[in-house]
Amino acid sequence: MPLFSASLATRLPLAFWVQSRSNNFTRNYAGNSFFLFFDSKRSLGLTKPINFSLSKCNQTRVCSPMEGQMVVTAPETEEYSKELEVAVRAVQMACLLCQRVQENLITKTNGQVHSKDDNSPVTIADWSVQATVSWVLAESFGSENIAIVAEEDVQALLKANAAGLLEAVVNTVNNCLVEAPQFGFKTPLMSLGTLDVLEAISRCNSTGGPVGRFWVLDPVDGTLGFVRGDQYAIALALIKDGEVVLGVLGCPNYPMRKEWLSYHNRYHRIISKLSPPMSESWERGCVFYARRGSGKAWMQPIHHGEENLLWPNNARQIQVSSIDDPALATFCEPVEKANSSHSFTAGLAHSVGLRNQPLRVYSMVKYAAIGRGHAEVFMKFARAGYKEKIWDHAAGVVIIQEAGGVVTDAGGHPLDFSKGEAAGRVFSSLCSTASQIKMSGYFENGDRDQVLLVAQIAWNIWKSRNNFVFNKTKVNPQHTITSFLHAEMECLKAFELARVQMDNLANQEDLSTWRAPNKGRFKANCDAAIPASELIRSIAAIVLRNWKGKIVDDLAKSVHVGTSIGGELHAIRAACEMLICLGLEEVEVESDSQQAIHLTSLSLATRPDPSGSTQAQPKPSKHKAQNQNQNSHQGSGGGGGNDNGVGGFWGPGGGFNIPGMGSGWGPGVGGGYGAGYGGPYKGYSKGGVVRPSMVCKDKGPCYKKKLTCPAKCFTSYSHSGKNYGSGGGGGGCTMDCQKCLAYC
Ligand SMILES: Nc1ncnc2c1ncn2[C@@H]1O[C@H](COP(=O)(O)OS(=O)(=O)O)[C@@H](OP(=O)(O)O)[C@H]1O
Ligand SMILES: [Mg+2]
Repeated sequence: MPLFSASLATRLPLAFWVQSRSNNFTRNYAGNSFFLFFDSKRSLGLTKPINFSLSKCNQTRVCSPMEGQMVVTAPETEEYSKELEVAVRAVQMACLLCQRVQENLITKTNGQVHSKDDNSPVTIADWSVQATVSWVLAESFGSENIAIVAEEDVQALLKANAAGLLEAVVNTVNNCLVEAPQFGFKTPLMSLGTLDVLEAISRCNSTGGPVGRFWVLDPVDGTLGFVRGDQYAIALALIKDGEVVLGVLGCPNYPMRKEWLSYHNRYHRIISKLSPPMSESWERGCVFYARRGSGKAWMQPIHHGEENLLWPNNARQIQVSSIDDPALATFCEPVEKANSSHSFTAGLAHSVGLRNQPLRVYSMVKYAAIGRGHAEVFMKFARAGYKEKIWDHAAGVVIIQEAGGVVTDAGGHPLDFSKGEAAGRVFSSLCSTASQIKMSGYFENGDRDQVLLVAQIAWNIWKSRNNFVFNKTKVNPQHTITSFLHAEMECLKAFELARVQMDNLANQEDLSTWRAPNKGRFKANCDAAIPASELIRSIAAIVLRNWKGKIVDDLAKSVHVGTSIGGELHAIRAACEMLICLGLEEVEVESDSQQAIHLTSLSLATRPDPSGSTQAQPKPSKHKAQNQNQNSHQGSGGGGGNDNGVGGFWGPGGGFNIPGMGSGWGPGVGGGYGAGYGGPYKGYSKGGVVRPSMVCKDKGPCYKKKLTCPAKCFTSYSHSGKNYGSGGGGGGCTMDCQKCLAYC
C-alpha cells in the first residue's frame, strides 16, 4: 500500500496541509477517522496506533490549578531547554513590541505601511522585531554562535528617503529593550544606535541549508493581518541539520474564545469592552511553543504585566483536537485567495466530508489553532511557481507535531527545511528536485480532480486501516488493493486525458485563432473530449487568459456525460464556476462547439433578468457566450433539454459557488430551485421556486438566525425551438451570517 501512495504522491502539486492526528490520540477510536497523508507505517493497521494519554503529575512537574493542566519546569538537562526559554522570552518581548505598533497603526493613518519590492506590505514592526530578536539571541548565545535566516533585510531602510523610517525602527527597538529585564534579558548599557540596529537586522542573513544549526525568524507573519488590525504571528524556530528542533509562535491577538478566531479582531475588541472577560482574560494573546521529540506542546499567556516573566509563565499543555468526524471538523486556510486557492480547498474539503465553513485566518495563527485543538485541518495550495518560505512554517510545524498532529505536503512527505541555501532560502514541499519539477508540471496542467481522487483513496485506506485497528473489522487486503488499483487506473486515465486536453487548449497560443478580449477583460476557452473507450465519461478543460493572452488559471475535470455536447456544456459550466470562484466579471467564455454556445446563449437569453427586466440577454455570438453571472453566487436551477438528451445541464443543485460540488458553504447560496426540464421540442418550467434558507451556525451576531433568500432572486422560464427545448428556473442569493442578511 505505501508503494501506491508514494507513486500517487509524486503526482501531487506543490502544496501542503496540516492535520490533527486526532485518531491516534482520542478516546474514541472508532468510526470515521480523518484521512491524512500518512506515513507508510500507519497504513492499513499494520502497526499499532500510538496510544497517548495525558501524563499525570510526577515529581518533575507541578500541577496547575487551571483546568487540571500541568505546568512543567523543564529540567535543565533537557536538550535545547536554554534555547527554548530564550526563544519564548524573546518572542514574548516581540509580541509586546508588535502590540504597540499595531495599536498605533490602527489608530493613526497613512505613511506607516511600506511596500517591498514584491509589493507585499512591511511595517516598522517587521524590522524592529527582527532587530530585537537578533540582538537578544546574540546577547544570549554570542553573536559568533548564531546564524539566523529571517524575512527582512536592510535595503529599504538604507534608501535615501528612508531616514525617518530608520529612525522610527531604532526608537521602537530601544523602547522595547528598555523593558528587556521584565522578560529576563539585560537592557543594553546604552541605547542602540542606528548602526547597531542595522547590524542586528543584517545578522539575519544566513541562508540556512542542510547542515548546521540556524534560527529562522518571521518577525511579523501575516503582515496583511497585522496592518488590518487582525491576526498575525511572530515565529521563531531553531533548525539543526535540516530538522526543526524547537518552535515558538507568538500570537498577540489570539482570541479568548475559539469562535472569535473567525471574526475580525476589531469585533472581539469591542465585545471584550462590552463584556470584560473574567478568568479567561489571559488567553487573549498566547505564545505557543514546543521542543522536538518532547511529545508536548505548550502555550502561555502574553506577558503584559509590570512584573517579571517567570518561566514557564503559567504554561498549559496543548493538544490537537479530538474530533474524528470530518463533518464536525473545521479547516483553516489563508485569508487571501492569492495565497491559496479557496475553490480548490473547498472541493477537496467537500470530497473528504468536511462540511464546516473554512476558518480563514491570517498568518501562522492557523498552526496555533490546530495545535490548540481549535481547528482540525490546515490546507494551503499556493499557485504554481510560488515557493514556500521556511520562516512561514518552521515554528508551526514542530508545535503541531508535538501537539499530536501531522504536517505534510499534499503527497504525504514531510516539509523539507534543508533546502535553504540551495534554493535561495526557500524550501520545496517535495523531497527531491526531480519530483518537484514533475509536480509543478502537473500542477500547471491543472488536473485538480486528480488530487481530489487521491484524497479519496487515501481516505479509504485510512478508513480500512482504522476499521481494522479500532473496530477489529476484517480487512481483505486483496479487496482494498483491487479497489485502490481500480481507482488508480481511473485516475491515470482521467489525468492523461485532462493533460492532453489542457495541452491542446493551452497550445492555441497560435493566437491567429485566439482573439483577445477587450483590454481589462478575461477570456475562458473551454473544451471537452470523450475518449472512444469511455461511454460515459469526458474531460472538460478550461484555460483562462487575460487580454494579453497570458494564462491566468486553468482547470481540467472529468465529467460523467455520454455525448460530446454534454461534455461541451459541462466545460462551459465549469468555466463559469471557475470565473465566479475567481470573482471575475468582465469575462468572455469561448467554446468551439457552436451547438453548446447556442444552447447556453439561448438559455441565458430566455432567462428573465434578475433585476426584473424580461428582455432577452445579450445576443449569442457565434462561438462565444458572455458570462452573465454577475452575482458571483448566483445559482441556476431547472433543466434545459435538447434532442441530444442533455436535460438538466443547469439542473437542480448546481450552485456555482463551489466548482463541481453543487451548493456548499460560503456566503453564496446557489442551486437549482426551478425544477424545469426539457424535451426534444420544448422546455418546460414548473415555475415552483423553492427558496433556500439556512440557520447561521457560527457564534456571533447572527447565531441561530434563519436567513431565507428573497423571492425576487429566483426566476423560472421555458422555451421551445426547433430540435431543442429548454426550461427551468434558477436563481440564488448571498447569505451573510456576519450581517444577518440574505440578498440577491
Ligand atoms: N503568492 C503567494 N502564495 C502563497 N503564499 C504567499 C504568497 N505570497 C506571499 N506568501 C506568504 O504567505 C504568508 C502569509 O500567509 P497567510 O497564510 O497569512 O496568508 S493570508 O494573508 O491569510 O492570505 C506571507 O507571509 P508574510 O509576508 O510574513 O505575511 C508570505 O510569506
Ligand atoms: Mg510570513
